Amino acid sequence: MAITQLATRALFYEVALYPKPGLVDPIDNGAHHDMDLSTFMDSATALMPALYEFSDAGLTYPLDAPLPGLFDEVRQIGLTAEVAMYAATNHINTHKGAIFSFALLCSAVGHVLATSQIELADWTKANTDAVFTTIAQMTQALDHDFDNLASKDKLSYGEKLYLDYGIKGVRGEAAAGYPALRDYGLPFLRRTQNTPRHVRLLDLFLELLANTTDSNVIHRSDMATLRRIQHQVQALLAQGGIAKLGVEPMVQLNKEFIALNISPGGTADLLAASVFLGFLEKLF
Ligand SMILES: CC(C)(COP(=O)(O)OP(=O)(O)OC[C@H]1O[C@@H](n2cnc3c(N)ncnc32)[C@H](O[C@H]2O[C@H](COP(=O)(O)OP(=O)(O)OP(=O)(O)O)[C@@H](O)[C@H]2O)[C@@H]1O)[C@@H](O)C(=O)NCCC(=O)NCCS
Ligand SMILES: Nc1ncnc2[nH]cnc12
Repeated sequence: MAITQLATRALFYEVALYPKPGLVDPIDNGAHHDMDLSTFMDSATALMPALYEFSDAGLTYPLDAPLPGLFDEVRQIGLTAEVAMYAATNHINTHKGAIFSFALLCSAVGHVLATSQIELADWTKANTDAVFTTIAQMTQALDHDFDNLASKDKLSYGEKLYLDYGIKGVRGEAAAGYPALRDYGLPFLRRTQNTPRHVRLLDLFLELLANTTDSNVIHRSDMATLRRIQHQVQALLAQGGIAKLGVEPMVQLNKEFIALNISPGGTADLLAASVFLGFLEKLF
């Protein structure tokens, strides 16, 4: 149950953070017209049973069995979770990517707890690193999702981006063991423990946006727009980020993203995932 609570809390931290460029938060709905804060609260709450099942699958998976089998198990749970999400949101996609990432994270956390025989209270960075390795092993065969796409009738945004640009989106992140979290999100949280929480979360958001190929930004605009935004965000970080500049650059980015109709939903999920792992490592 503890894993479920931390994952749910992380999803709430994400949507409660203001101002997030182009995204839903308590003050505005960013570039969205069909959802608001309550849609996300309804969705996150509806996902709790699945979050529990993901972690339970990891805790109880046979220790010597091949890890792709655990991925097959949680993907099935993920499909049921998507149905629960759409039922709770009146058919709006709030957390489809988050379901995928939290399926991997919660089950990998469960599996690492089982294999290392520790309690959640004793979680360390080494355990977080083991989660990333576990996920990479679980998703070894994920590239097969991209087989035979040319003959498929209906393609998801991620599948279209793969055909058009060779971009692997969230599947590529997972198969590489979440480098956005491993190399940026968690190191950022580890080195900013004395920064006030709100500012820290805003700079964490910028750090992730600058270093992730967010497929949501590309599908509503193009690759050149994503790269331009990332340069802009790198420049803010190089000047000391929100901790130094104050919140105004983030308010401006929000206006700009709304005008361009872009919404970095992948970055929002990675923020929630960083916070979740940060809770485990007691970085908050
Ligand atoms: C693998 C699936 C997630 C399939 O999804 P898809 O083929 O579309 O793959 P991607 O485009 O690669 O990504 C899907 C979602 O993942 C999030 N995301 C994007 N980039 C990254 C990244 N670099 N790292 C991590 N995560 C990333 C993102 O999800 C969030 O945004 C969504 C909301 O966006 P929004 O713009 O509001 O709404 P849309 O409907 O997308 O667009 P509009 O029409 O409004 O313009 C929300 O989902 C957030 O969570 C990407 O969207 C997975 O679903 C899958 O495996 N599918 C097969 C069936 C299955 O097995 N399901 C069970 C899975 S456990
Ligand atoms: N806060 C948010 N707003 C819009 N899309 C999202 N996807 C994940 N979190 C989101």
